[in-house]
Amino acid sequence: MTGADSAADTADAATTEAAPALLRVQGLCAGHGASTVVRDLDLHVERGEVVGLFGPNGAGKTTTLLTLAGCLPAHAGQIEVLGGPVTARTGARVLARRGLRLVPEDRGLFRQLTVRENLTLCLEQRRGGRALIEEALTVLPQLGPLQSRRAGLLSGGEQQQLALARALLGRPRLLLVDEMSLGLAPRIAGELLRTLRTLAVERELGVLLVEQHVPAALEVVDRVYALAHGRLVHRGTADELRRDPNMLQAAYLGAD
Ligand SMILES: Nc1ncnc2c1ncn2[C@@H]1O[C@H](COP(=O)(O)OP(=O)(O)OP(=O)(O)O)[C@@H](O)[C@H]1O
Repeated sequence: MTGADSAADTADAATTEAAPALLRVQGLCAGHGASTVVRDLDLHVERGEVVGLFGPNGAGKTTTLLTLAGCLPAHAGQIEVLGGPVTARTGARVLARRGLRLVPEDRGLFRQLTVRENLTLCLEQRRGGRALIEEALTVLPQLGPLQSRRAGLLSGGEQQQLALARALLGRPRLLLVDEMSLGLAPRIAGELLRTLRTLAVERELGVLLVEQHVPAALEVVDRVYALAHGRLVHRGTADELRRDPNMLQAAYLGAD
């Protein structure tokens, strides 16, 4: 593995003694059916942190997020989410109740329904639903005037905002975000990434962010893990990555 392991190890030691991590993963192997694509992955996310999960196409980033969100069973290893273990029987619903939300790569919207209906559907008749929607619209104010528009007619950036607004309705404590900037203009992508940063700081959310636009993501992440061919090839702080072009290349390309 490349990268600043010593700094990352120090961070690991420090966090062991502090409050429990929002997410702690040890020796994770994950994949699809019998095919294992992620091997021996260790990572953690603390309160108030935005952590990048980088790597080239096919490295296993989405597979990792789906496994952490309870959508795929782990093949091996330990996952602890928000104080509890994740086993083969822990479904996505249980993890959602603990406070985990996944913002999937395909955005997971009901394209024929309006913005408001997409938000209301998420609430499952939860009490105080209207207030939760208003709260989410405060974070993403550009959605306010678009509430009666069908989700399928929104721009890419607006759709991504709606996907994030839906995730925020449950007042999550841990967000897993897959390729938020996919297909978006750099300015729009940058705004969304900064919104994640603000949420992490102001609400002490933990965010694990899969992102291909590494320079944009480096503006908002605290630490980084990079995968290649399903294995961890780099971990370190965002500062270290910005200073070292070789490390940056490892994060981009998964070069060992
Ligand atoms: N449903 C599936 N069934 C079988 N194999 C899959 C499935 N989904 C993904 N894979 C394979 O798992 C490997 C990792 O894919 P994954 O989508 O996790 O990578 P990624 O790093 O997120 O890539 P990208 O940046 O292109 O989205 C790839 O070889 C892919 O073909």
